[in-house]
Amino acid sequence: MAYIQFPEDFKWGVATAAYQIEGAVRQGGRGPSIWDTFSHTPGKVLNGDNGDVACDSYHRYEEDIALMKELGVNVYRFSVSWPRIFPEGTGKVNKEGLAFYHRMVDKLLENGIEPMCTLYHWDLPQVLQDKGGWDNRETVEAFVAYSELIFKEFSGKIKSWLTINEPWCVSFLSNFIGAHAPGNQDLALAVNISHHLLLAHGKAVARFRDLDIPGKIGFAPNVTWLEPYSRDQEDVEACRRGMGWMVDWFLDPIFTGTYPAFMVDWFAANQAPLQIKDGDMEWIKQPVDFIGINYYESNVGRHNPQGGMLEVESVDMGYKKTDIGWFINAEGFYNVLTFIADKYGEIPIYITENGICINDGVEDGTVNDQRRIDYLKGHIAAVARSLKSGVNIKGYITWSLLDNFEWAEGYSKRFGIVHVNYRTLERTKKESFFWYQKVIGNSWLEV
Ligand SMILES: OC[C@@H]1[C@@H](O)[C@H](O)[C@@H](O)c2[nH]c(CCc3ccccc3)c[n+]21
Repeated sequence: MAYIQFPEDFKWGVATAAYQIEGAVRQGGRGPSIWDTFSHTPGKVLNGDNGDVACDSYHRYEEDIALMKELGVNVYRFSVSWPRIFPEGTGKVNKEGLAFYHRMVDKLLENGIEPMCTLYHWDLPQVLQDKGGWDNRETVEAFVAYSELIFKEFSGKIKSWLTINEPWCVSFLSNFIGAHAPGNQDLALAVNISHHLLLAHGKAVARFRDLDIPGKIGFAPNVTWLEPYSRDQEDVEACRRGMGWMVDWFLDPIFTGTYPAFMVDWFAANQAPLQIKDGDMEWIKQPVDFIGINYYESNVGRHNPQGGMLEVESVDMGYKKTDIGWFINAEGFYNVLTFIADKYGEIPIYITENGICINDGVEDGTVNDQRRIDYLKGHIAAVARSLKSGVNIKGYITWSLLDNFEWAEGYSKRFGIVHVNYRTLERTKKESFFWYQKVIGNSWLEV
């Protein structure tokens, strides 16, 4: 049996997000978010599920941290619920909300677990949405004010920061495809929102620097790999557009100060012109200390004039699929990580999300999720391959510690290494928990 040894200082972690695990949506002074509204709107979430209770981690965080301690993680990536801090989005601060995150962060530090804080993981205060949401530049300023408060409040306790989780999901999945809150279907709106999200990110990074907060800051784009079905120029260009939409559109502005011209033109040709104001790109291109990469699946793509806005379609090559229907292809993980390193250089990378939907239930007190172990093994091996190829990866954080509220799929889709019984809220460690515990303990992978 061969072993892949990870670097001495390589970090291992687990990730969650506030709306997906906390519950207690009307407790502790929290105000409503767009996901409260969306999940309570009939037809938006499978089975009419919502995050009202979720995993009840608002009350059970100590139990969750005990699981992390047993697992042996160095890092816990969580998100702060903006409407738990500013119930109206701006203005009056909810002290109970701050106190909750202080209790949680203090418990992590007591257990030798480093908190990695995502400031925005999709739960925009509804009051701000009522004023136009991310389409309104005032929301950019509100995000900076919210970020500043959290920076100051947790300075010295939290030293790893992510501004925005997956701006592609916040803009395009939520305002063009319409699958997520607030559920608009307007490409021009989504393009404008994507620009405002990058502006919010850049201004928050600038404020972080101005305040001289100790620690490092980045953001967490979701990425994919689209392998051309053939070397026909049409297929190659179609895949370039697919990657350009999800990867280059968000990384180019931060690392080069410009949007990829081929995508600007493509959006303009689809009646979605990019509107940039003087000075915007200067804000956006604030240097970051690291990138958080969220990767789940890759596809083989080919040109199809009827293939939606980008005229690209996914080709089923017979890869195994997850229980949410995504293709399993660890090679694509290696390909996109080396693509990012080749294009954007030595910037440190944390894998801030990688995991799989496997819906196995509890049998005789355990969950035999061997398919999740196989997926994690293949993808952590791809991380090792990327490291060997010179990609500057500093850590791997799996999604997720717990089964949780999987957005429009509700509770039907399980990504956790710990099973949650949503009736009793009982946590059950899956086989993948014990497998990952061993990987972390040795910081090596048997291959
Ligand atoms: O879908 C699993 C996880 C979510 O639970 C996380 O909150 C979110 O950060 C996240 N992003 C992705 C990849 C992008 C995506 C998200 C949701 C639906 C389709 C694609 C997968 N996931």
